[in-house]
Amino acid sequence: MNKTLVFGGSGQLGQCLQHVAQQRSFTDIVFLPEEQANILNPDILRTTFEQHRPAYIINCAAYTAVDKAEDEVEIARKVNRDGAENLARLCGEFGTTMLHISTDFVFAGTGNEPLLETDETAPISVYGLTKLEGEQVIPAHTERYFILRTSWLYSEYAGNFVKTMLRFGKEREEMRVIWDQLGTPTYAIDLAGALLHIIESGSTAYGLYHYSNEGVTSWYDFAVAIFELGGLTTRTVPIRTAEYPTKATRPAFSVMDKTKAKTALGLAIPHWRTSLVECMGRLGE
Ligand SMILES: NC(=O)C1=CN([C@@H]2O[C@H](COP(=O)(O)OP(=O)(O)OC[C@H]3O[C@@H](n4cnc5c(N)ncnc54)[C@H](OP(=O)(O)O)[C@@H]3O)[C@@H](O)[C@H]2O)C=CC1
Ligand SMILES: Cc1cn([C@H]2C[C@H](O)[C@@H](COP(=O)(O)OP(=O)(O)O[C@H]3O[C@@H](C)C(=O)[C@@H](O)[C@H]3O)O2)c(=O)[nH]c1=O
Repeated sequence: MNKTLVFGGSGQLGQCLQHVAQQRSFTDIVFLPEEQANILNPDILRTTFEQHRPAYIINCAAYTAVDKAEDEVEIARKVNRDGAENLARLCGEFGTTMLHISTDFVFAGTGNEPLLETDETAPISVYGLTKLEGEQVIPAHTERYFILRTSWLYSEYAGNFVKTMLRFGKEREEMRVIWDQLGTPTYAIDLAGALLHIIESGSTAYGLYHYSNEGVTSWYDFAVAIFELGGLTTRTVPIRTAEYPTKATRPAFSVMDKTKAKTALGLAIPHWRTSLVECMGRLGE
């Protein structure tokens, strides 16, 4: 009844979904093999929709290399905008509800108040821009969509900031980490749970939502917590963004207000540190 297809199932969030679906005995979910899941191939996608006739799809597929995207605009746009549009078009045609993931990087990050879904977007990177374009093409094809903007995803799966810090922390005596970019980490396991909750609840409160863990931190404070919980004595030096040049510019402030997700979708959201403790426990197992 809730047959769900997952695109991008081998990425970080996709793997978290596999884990959570198994834990919850959510069995009516298909993690498509790569040859049936290329979101850039409309013919393959149509065959996949015809074969499965899904009630829901979850699009975890994306181009997520933030710095590389500055040089690979075309491919980033293809995956993040055109891929989302290909899926949305089929969702409209097949009456499928689309769950799609976007990012805090759609914001410029120049403010200092928690960002609402209605706040102005103004991406400052190619990744952020192409993700915003992806958000914007979906409503043209279907009314049945949930777009969840999330931020600073990490988990025990794939590559992410937590795993990078643990690796470098073991190899190096000192880490220099930016403290003037503020946001909220999100345990991808929590996000996966939220996505399945939306499906299980049968919600029709379609629309755009913010979803991260609760609280606010900087990358520096996040790194300090990771080292502390990981039992590492790595010296952590707070630096400014200017002291850590990167190809893409990141928002200085991208803390999102989750009131809408909590009230309209009934989501219970853990504090970032609580979830980090959980993830570190699993990484240590
Ligand atoms: N990671 C983060 O910090 C954040 C991520 N997000 C968003 O969350 C979502 C999930 O991110 P995350 O799991 O971390 O990302 P990953 O990069 O770990 O996973 C993305 C997946 O998409 C797949 N993919 C790329 N191109 C295509 C394609 N044409 N067709 C099908 N699959 C494709 C990739 O496959 P392959 O590896 O083979 O290319 C990969 O498995 C994305 O929408 C991302 O923008 C939002 C905020 C923060
Ligand atoms: C490795 C490292 C990073 N940093 C900084 C750089 C950057 O500002 C921040 C995070 O760096 P990363 O490259 O790990 O993460 P980054 O790719 O910027 O993460 C982003 O990914 C995309 C997909 C999103 O949608 C965003 O929400 C966000 O999670 O930490 C340091 O200051 N010192 C370090 O040693």
